[in-house]
Amino acid sequence: MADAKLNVGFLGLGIMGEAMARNLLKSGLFASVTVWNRTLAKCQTLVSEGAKMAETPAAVVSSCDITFAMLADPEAALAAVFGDNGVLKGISAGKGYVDMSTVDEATSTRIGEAVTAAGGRFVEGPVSGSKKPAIDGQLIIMGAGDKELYEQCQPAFDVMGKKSFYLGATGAAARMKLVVNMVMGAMMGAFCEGMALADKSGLEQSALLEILGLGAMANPMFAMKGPAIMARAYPPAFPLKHQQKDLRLALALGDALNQPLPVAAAANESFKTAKALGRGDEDFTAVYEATQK
Ligand SMILES: NC(=O)C1=CN([C@@H]2O[C@H](COP(=O)(O)OP(=O)(O)OC[C@H]3O[C@@H](n4cnc5c(N)ncnc54)[C@H](OP(=O)(O)O)[C@@H]3O)[C@@H](O)[C@H]2O)C=CC1
Ligand SMILES: O=CCCC(=O)O
Repeated sequence: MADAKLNVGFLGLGIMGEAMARNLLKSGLFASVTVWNRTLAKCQTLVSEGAKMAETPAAVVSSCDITFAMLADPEAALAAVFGDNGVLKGISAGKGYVDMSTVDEATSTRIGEAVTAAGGRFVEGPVSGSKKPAIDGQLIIMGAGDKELYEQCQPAFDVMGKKSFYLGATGAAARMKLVVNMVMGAMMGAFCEGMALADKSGLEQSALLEILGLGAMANPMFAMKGPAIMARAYPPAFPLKHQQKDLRLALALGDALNQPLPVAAAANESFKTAKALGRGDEDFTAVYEATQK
């Protein structure tokens, strides 16, 4: 990819997409980086840094060799592809489409089949790592689908992430990402309950954090998010509405496979409660507020 100086596109400039597209732009590996966002005004910052802008997903795809997407949820991913002036209107033989959004397997498969039927190539590439890893180019990328396209994207993945995994046929990366985020949501739910119980029982939350941090449960997420919970301030890195979407999709996967997931189901209820409290656009740490009702 790097040698040929391809033209690449990027759809979706939210918390993650803007940082990822910026890293592609800054790398200098590509002849051009063309961006699109549903709210077009959000393209302006990257345009001022050297990106091109297109007014529709179709216009991005038709002017690029490979287009990446980082969109909110299945509805957004499908709208960008199947909507008026969507990706399908710009796809032609050999073009690559790489959807890095966190979606379920059925959504990814539907997109992959449509792109392939139009002569294009498809990879799903959801990521672990949040706002800061996206800015730092330190994401963990889970890839599946067209192996040749995955390999062609390796220089781009190396710019956006610290490690990428090829997991097999389309659907495998979508499933892996949902499993990973199901574990994360359950961990965050349990952590917030522990913080709430510590507080209510007269213990210092800072002491709980330190004790957890010294033992076998030490992990970067508790260390990083604990102080925000203590301050009850939740500027979004990973919006709570997206964590709840991931739990919902993971539970649907469990239902389809008859896999009991009682812990994740309980965590999902806490995230639903926090969302109903109006915390959906805050960081997923705001699930702590569900413990304070
Ligand atoms: N934030 C994080 O830490 C991580 C997020 N993810 C996943 O990455 C994806 C993006 O997350 P993030 O950047 O945080 O989300 P944001 O909410 O910040 O951005 C969402 C993006 O999707 C666009 N969008 C929403 N609905 C539609 C629609 N119907 N049609 C077209 N575009 C739409 C938004 O456009 P507009 O600006 O117009 O609203 C925006 O560009 C999600 O799938 C999320 O689960 C994965 C790893 C980490
Ligand atoms: O999907 C979001 C994941 C956030 C993270 O991995 O820290």
